[in-house]
Amino acid sequence: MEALRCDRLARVFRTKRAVDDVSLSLAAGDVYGLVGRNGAGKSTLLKLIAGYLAPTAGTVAVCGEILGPCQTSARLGCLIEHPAVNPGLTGFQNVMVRALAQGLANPKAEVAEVVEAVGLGLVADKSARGYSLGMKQRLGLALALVGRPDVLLLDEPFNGLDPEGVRQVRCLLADLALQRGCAVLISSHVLDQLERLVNRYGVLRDGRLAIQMTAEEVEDACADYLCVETPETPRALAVLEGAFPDAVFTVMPDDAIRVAGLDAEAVGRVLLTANMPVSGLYVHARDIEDYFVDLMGGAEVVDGPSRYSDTKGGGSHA
Ligand SMILES: Nc1ncnc2c1ncn2[C@@H]1O[C@H](COP(=O)(O)OP(=O)(O)OP(=O)(O)O)[C@@H](O)[C@H]1O
Repeated sequence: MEALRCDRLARVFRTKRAVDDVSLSLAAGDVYGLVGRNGAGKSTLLKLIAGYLAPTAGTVAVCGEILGPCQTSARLGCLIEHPAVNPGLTGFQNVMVRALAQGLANPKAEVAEVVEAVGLGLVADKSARGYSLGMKQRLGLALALVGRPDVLLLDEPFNGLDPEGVRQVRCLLADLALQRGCAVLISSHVLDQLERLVNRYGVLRDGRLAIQMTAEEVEDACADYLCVETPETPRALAVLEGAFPDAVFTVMPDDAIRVAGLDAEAVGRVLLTANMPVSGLYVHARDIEDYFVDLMGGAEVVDGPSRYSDTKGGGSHA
């Protein structure tokens, strides 16, 4: 059964389609990274799923149960924008209030566990009024985690955390997904953290889920490759395939030849020996940030991972 499913979810603010026909699903244990420029619709999508906002169209189902507009589910834990923290209570008490509202059987033990897990142990008995931004963020995460939700919705969970906090939260989330099968939908601009955590990505662009990809597809798309440019592509390809029978060469739409795992010098030597005119020979490597910046903003969807689909299997377009 899917842990989370959104079908054709949309939200219009006056004339602005903040979320436009978004369908996605998460299985238990999935960690799904939602990326997009400022204003792409990430927070609005999370709020629709959490039941904080009513959708203009579409449905949300959590663990198979379709939720009504603005209906929340006890199986959902959310950290979206500023957590609702009572400054007059300690961190522990704040989480305890949530645990009691959920009717947990053993609230004290569970609250102690989540407070410890998010790294608030040392300040749990201090008033939340004096909490730093990072401590508030940890408290928000504890509030989301109490009750052992099956699905976690996290909007920028690394905000305000120091490097140790970022690592702690990342490890905690990975553990929840792996050990407990929690499905995590996480929106973040911190791509290098997402990269270490998620197994799937969705790119939101102007409210639409433009591209969905697995982490492997992103990794492949960002991998180093060698690019050969020549005015005689078919002949060069035949020469290269003869010289490197185990390599997989791909001819791109602009007639450039791409190959991964070969040494540029060796390729250059083979082409030279065959008297092949070469106008370009270079190693191309992309970092994930460059890659997503392109996907988030730039060209049309077809310019995304489908460019790589002949070699890598590409991404699926929602
Ligand atoms: N309550 C609202 N009323 C009107 N417009 C809204 C409202 N909430 C969001 N929007 C608009 O919807 C669009 C999507 O906003 P949203 O906050 O979901 O984007 P985001 O991807 O989370 O951005 P960021 O990365 O900056 O947090 C924006 O154009 C925003 O101005």
